[in-house]
Amino acid sequence: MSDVQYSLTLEAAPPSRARLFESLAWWEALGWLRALDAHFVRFLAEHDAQAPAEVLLAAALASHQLGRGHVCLALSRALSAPRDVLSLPPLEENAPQAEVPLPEDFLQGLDSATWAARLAASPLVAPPGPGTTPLVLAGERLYLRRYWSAERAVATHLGERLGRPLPVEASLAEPLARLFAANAAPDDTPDWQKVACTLALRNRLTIISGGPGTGKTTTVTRLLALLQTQALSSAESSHGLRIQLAAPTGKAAARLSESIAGAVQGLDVGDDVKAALPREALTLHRLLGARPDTRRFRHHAGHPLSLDLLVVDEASMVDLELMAALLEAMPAEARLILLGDKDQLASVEAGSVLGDLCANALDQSYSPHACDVLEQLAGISMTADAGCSPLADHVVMLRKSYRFDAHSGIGALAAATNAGDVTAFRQAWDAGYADIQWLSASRDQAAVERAALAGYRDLYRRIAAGATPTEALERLGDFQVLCALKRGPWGVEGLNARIATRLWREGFIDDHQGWYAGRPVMVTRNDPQLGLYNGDIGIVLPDPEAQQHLRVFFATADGARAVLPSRLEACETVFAMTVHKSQGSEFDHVLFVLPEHANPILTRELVYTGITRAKRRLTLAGGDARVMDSALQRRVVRDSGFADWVAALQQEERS
Ligand SMILES: Nc1ncnc2c1ncn2[C@@H]1O[C@H](COP(=O)(O)OP(=O)(O)OP(=O)(O)O)[C@@H](O)[C@H]1O
Repeated sequence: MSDVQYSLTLEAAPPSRARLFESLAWWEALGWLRALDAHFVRFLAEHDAQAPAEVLLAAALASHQLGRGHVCLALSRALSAPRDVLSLPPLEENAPQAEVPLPEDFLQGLDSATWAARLAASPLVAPPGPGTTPLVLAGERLYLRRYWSAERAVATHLGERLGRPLPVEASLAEPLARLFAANAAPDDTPDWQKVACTLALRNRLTIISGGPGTGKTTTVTRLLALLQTQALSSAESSHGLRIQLAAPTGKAAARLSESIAGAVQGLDVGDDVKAALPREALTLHRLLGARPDTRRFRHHAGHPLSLDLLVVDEASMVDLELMAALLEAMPAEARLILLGDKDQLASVEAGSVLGDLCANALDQSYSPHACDVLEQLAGISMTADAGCSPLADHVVMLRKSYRFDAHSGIGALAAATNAGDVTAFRQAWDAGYADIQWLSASRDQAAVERAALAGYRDLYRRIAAGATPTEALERLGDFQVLCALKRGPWGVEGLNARIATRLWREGFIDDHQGWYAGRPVMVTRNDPQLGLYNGDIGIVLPDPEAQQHLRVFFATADGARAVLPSRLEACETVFAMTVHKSQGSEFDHVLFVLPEHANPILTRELVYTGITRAKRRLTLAGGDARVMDSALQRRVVRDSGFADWVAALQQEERS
């Protein structure tokens, strides 16, 4: 296709549909646009033979933006910085040499008001409200109807959970004090864990955000103990609360189960209360009842979940549609507690609900009623803000990491990254922390491969020595290579191939292509029939119970589970994985590989997420300091109307 010559006449006349379709074909063939996006536009064009090119282009771009995490197409942003906002051609790639038309060629001379007016006049587009048009235009945001509906559902359901504080029994003051006694802070800073727990006692919706090891699980476990204590002593419900734990991926659910079980053991409460606390988390898909071949879940508004309280961990990974499905299936009176890290990358799919909800979490102030409860129940004095947002009392940010102390380089790098503080980031490298290492890999791919091999050697020695699938799965968390990019020599695709080849050459694996023993894989699409979900990680090994035939083993609560390789329809090798895919997982040692040159894909959120996947040791392999400087200064922006809804809530009380 590259030798096809393309010429465009950029005269003032409206761009023709024919030219647009030619361009869409180019973009699709070059992998810039998903086939899905191009199909969608063809479908619209069939339904409206008169649809002007700029309407069809807007539809293609709205669909394309969904694939990049945006809920809608923001017309003015797209017009002001098309390359950055649309990533078409992809930001990861250098600008193409060929004379390929770009979206901006079609947008020249168009302003957002004119574009919006042409969209509004199209029968394919309707204003917000019930309807059947495939597209919805809200102000200057163009949505696919499905996503506009999801966004609206999330705002409506969350809105219904704000305010209306629940009664809190004064008798909880004593167990609350006991559970948090060891927290007594040496300085004047509030005990944010206790604040979170106390506010959650009165809320139907609570959002607890915090970085790694800030005690989200610890806090929520204490909260569950208090609520269960209250329920068990109540005359009306002596059977206690029906509590459910969930997380977006299997890996995250397994981690939550493990840490909750540990936290329950350490609770200073009676055995009856401990016995009434859950230990096992489900994936959200399993909780909601995912069904093969349909996006609809078994639980929905007409058949709600049977529970009184739901805790969702890793909520930053929950995309807009899943959040809408979850909120619709929640009984109106049940409590919902979302745990997550607002500073992490948002979900792979469209939306950034947790991040938007926590936009003001760092300097949150609380209502007079919430401050009264904090004072009376927890003995915590805070200055009330009568004009605070209705959302304020529902959001708490935990700030002290119990994992990364003052001697932790990982903690120092994570804090500097979050603050976008380039100087502090550099100082962390000069401070001599033992847990971080900079591998200056500029132009030295072999050094990165050697570091990867050193990290994986122990696992493959154990496998060679006959480790069981369960043992191998446990060791998978010891080391992981993470990449910022997918493509190129410093991306996942290149590194995966090179690491596999090296392991093969050194005799650690018998093959490096197809299905071979030792191949680590990640599931990339939900398969409810198999009980496997996007993000689940397994390893290929000979199955002692199937004449040593190769199987893919996945960790479950009951040990390793074997799956026939041929049944895995969508999976990829993960000696190296992208930071996006690593969300919800943590590893003892992470080798984080950055590209050689600055790249707009690199953002503060991506670097923070990559760094904080490491629990004990981080090796950063990267070009030069400038790559990091530009990354720390770039923030992720996700277009949606939800952030505006949150902002409007902030204004609501003040006006
Ligand atoms: N107030 C506290 N005092 C002492 N140790 C604490 C406190 N809170 C949490 N910890 C400890 O810090 C560690 C991390 O806590 P926890 O697992 O609750 O954090 P988290 O925010 O859920 O972590 P993750 O990022 O892994 O999800 C645990 O070992 C826990 O026991």
